[in-house]
Amino acid sequence: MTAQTDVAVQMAIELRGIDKRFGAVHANKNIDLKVEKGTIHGIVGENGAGKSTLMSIIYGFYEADKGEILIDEKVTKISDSKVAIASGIGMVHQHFMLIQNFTALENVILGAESGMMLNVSMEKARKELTRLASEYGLDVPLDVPVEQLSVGMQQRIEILKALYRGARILILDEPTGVLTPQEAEHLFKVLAALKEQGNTVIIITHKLQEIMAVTDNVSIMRRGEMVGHVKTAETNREQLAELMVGRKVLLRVNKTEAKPAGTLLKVNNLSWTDSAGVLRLDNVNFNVRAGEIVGIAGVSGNGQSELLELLSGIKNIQHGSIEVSGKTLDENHQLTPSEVRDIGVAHIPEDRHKMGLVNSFAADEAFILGYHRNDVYNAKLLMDQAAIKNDCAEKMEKWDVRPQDPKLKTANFSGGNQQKLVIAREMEQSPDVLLVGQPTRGVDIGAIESIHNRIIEMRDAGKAVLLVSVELEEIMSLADRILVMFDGKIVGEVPTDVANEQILGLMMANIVPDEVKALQKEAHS
Ligand SMILES: Nc1ncnc2c1ncn2[C@@H]1O[C@H](COP(=O)(O)OP(=O)(O)OP(=O)(O)O)[C@@H](O)[C@H]1O
Repeated sequence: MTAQTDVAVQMAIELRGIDKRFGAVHANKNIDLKVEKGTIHGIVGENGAGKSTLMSIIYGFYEADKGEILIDEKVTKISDSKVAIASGIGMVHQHFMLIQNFTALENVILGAESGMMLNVSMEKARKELTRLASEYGLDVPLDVPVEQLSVGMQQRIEILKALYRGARILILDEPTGVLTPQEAEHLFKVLAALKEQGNTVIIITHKLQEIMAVTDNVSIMRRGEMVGHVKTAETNREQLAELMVGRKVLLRVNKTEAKPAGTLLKVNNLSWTDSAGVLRLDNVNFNVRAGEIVGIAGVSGNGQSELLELLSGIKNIQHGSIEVSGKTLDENHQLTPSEVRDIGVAHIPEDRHKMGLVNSFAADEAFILGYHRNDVYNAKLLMDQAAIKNDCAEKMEKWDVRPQDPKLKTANFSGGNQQKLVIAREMEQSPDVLLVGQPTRGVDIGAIESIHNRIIEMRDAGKAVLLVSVELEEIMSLADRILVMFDGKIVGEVPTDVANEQILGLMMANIVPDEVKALQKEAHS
């Protein structure tokens, strides 16, 4: 590891002794950091290490208890985000801050201009945005409500918004968590163009291959401390993982051959049309046997979410049927989500904020969501608060949720720890069928290792696991069989020994390669 260089390079940002506590949580401990101008600087660290807090301090969202911030080598007191923006800092959060029914243009101009000048400003903004878009590869339709745009497009609008406000230092918190591989690839080109023009980028990500591919320097945080700074060219994924977690991390999944038994979940001719009349699922058929993990690969938005929601009882069945735990569910025989849980199906939803958690609940309350009727949580007429808290504390320790405080509000856990809460809750029910959507989104490398091991343990205990993930590496390393979805259809099954990123990538775009066609023919003959 090299110390950060002190030769006369210009620093875009320097932090000296930044310290921040939230009650008992010491989120940032005496942090020093230097970010060179015109570079892409990665920040890595386990969930809850303090990365987002540190970036929020730079962006004026939180004020540090102690320490100094230097922007362009001048001490700057960043009392709020307005000061940060005026100092040339822009931030793209994990969860976008756009107003969904406003257009890109309206979102960009919002807060920047008002009143009589609005029309003039609109036209000025349009011109400027068109210029920025072509300079950095950030093309977006400016006049369409953002809710109609893909996540990747919405992210581009966030970047444009920051640049429009004069950002020269751009902070991106987990920018690829919700992007498809193609969108991520495009984002990296945008970042390279920004750097080329002398801008500075700070990127927080758990994906070490991204750090290796796009950054110049990396800083590593662990439990609130800055534990190292390295030049990307002088490190590798294994070293970064070890620095982050404080122990060696296996970057591959270790699993034995599956020994599947009887079918536990069967989907027959399932079709589903949304309220706008769009066919989201088109005659889907597959089964999942006890003791196997079936992976569904696909670019998000191709029916995977609807499939999980139908299987978990959130959406009503319209056509076709689902056979699970000895029951056949169809148009006339529907179950509510809680009845689906009662027959042994657990669901880890794709979006923990919309479906997995209630942000204002304490962790122990979040931990019994959907399972609050279980005997262990109830004492006569009232809920047994002590039992609920103790049970949560026990599971938090087992799943290494940090901080281990059952009374902390769900919103105040870091993203990855919120995910661990949901996963622990669902897996601890020991269901027969486990529906898993994007289990490791925003989760650090040590936790990914443990979540993957738990999924394999469930499989080996004879459970049926249906895994939906946009991470091809995750699908390829966990699944025993891989199905690919495109436009609401299963376009094919790829045996795991044949699957690679190229084949799956093609099928995700509805191009079935010859080798897979041959296998499909063989299977049908
Ligand atoms: N507003 C808050 N109130 C109380 N605790 C908080 C608050 N914000 C963050 N924390 C705590 O501070 C610690 C650092 O959280 P932070 O979000 O900075 O971590 P992170 O490294 O960004 O994690 P992740 O990778 O999971 O997003 C965590 O223990 C978190 O629970």
